[in-house]
Amino acid sequence: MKILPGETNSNWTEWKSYEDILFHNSGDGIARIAINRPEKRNAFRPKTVCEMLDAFNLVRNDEKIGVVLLTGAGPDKKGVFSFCSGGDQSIRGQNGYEDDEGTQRLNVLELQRLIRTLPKVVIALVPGFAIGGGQVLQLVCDLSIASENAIFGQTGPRVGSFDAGFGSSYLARLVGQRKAREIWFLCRKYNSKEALEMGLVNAITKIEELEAEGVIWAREILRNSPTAIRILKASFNAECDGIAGIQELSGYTTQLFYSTDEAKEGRDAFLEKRPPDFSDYGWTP
Ligand SMILES: CC(C)(COP(=O)(O)OP(=O)(O)OC[C@H]1O[C@@H](n2cnc3c(N)ncnc32)[C@H](O)[C@@H]1OP(=O)(O)O)[C@@H](O)C(=O)NCCC(=O)NCCSC(=O)c1cc(O)c2ccccc2c1O
Repeated sequence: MKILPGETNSNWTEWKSYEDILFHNSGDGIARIAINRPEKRNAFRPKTVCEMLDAFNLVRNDEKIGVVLLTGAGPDKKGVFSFCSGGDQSIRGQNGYEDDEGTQRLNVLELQRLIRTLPKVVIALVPGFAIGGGQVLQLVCDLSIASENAIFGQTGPRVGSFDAGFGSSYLARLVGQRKAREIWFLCRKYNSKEALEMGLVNAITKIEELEAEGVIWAREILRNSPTAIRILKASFNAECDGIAGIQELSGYTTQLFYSTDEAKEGRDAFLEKRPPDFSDYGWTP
C-alpha cells in the first residue's frame, strides 16, 4: 500500500488495522508506521498515540524486524504533506488532551521513550510539516530523512504548551544550546536545508524518493549485526539518559551474560542446591 509518493521495491502488507495510523510490514525486516490524519497535518490525539504504542510494541516483539520507518501519510485534499503537527489542539480540554472517553492523557512521552529504547533502528521520514510534538517525534528517532519541502519548528510557547523533556534537552544536544533556545523561544519555522545544517536531519531527498531512500538506509542497516546495533543504540542513549540509559545498556549485557557457561553455572548451582564453581572462568584481562 502506498503512503508517500514515488516507488519503492517493497511489498508492504498490512500488519494490523487501526483508525489513526497505518501499519505495514515489508516482509524483509522493515516495519512502516504512518500517522494517517492528513487533514489535521497528522496531529496526534490520545487514540493516535495509543495505536502507535501498540504498533511499536508489536515491532519490538518481532525478531525479524530490525528497522522501523516512521512517517506521515499524505497528501491532504489540498496536496499538503505532513510528518506530524504535534498534539491535536482541538481536543485540548480544561486540563490537557482528552480522548473520546474524556481521559486527559496524551501518552506521547511514553511513545518517545519507547522509540528511544526500542532495540531496533527507527528512521523518521519527514515528507512535510514536523511541528510541535511532531518535531519532537522526529527528534527522538535514531535517524531522520526529510524531503526538500519539509518544515520544522516549535509552537509550544505560542499555543500554551511545551516539551521540557527530550523536546528541549535532547534538542540542545543535537543542535546546541543557542539554536535550541532560538527554536523554542522564537517559534520560527526552518526548512529542510536549515534542518540539515543544524543536525536535525541526516539527509534530504526529493519527496518522490523519500520512502525509497528510507528503504535503502534500512536495508543497509539490516546487513549489519543486530546485537552490535542494539547495544550501540543503548550506548548512544546512555550518554544522555542518566541511570535509565545505563539500565538499558546494562540490561543488554546481562542478556548476553546469560548465554555464557559462567552464568549458567550460577543458575545450575542454585537449582542443584550446591555452592557455585566458577573456577573454570578466568578474570579476563
Ligand atoms: C502545521 C502548520 C504549520 C501547518 O500550517 P498550514 O497553514 O499549512 O495548515 P493549517 O494551519 O491551515 O492546518 C490545516 C488544518 O489542520 C489543522 N491542524 C493543523 N495542526 C493541528 C494541530 N496540531 N491540532 C489540531 N488541528 C491541527 C488546522 O486546524 C486546519 O484545520 P481546518 O479544519 O481549519 O482546515 C499549522 O497547522 C500549525 O501550526 N499547527 C499547529 C501546530 C501546533 O501548535 N501543535 C501543537 C504543539 S503542542 C504539542 O505538540 C505537544 C507535544 C508534546 O510532545 C507534548 C508532551 C507533553 C505534553 C504536551 C505536549 C504537547 O502539547
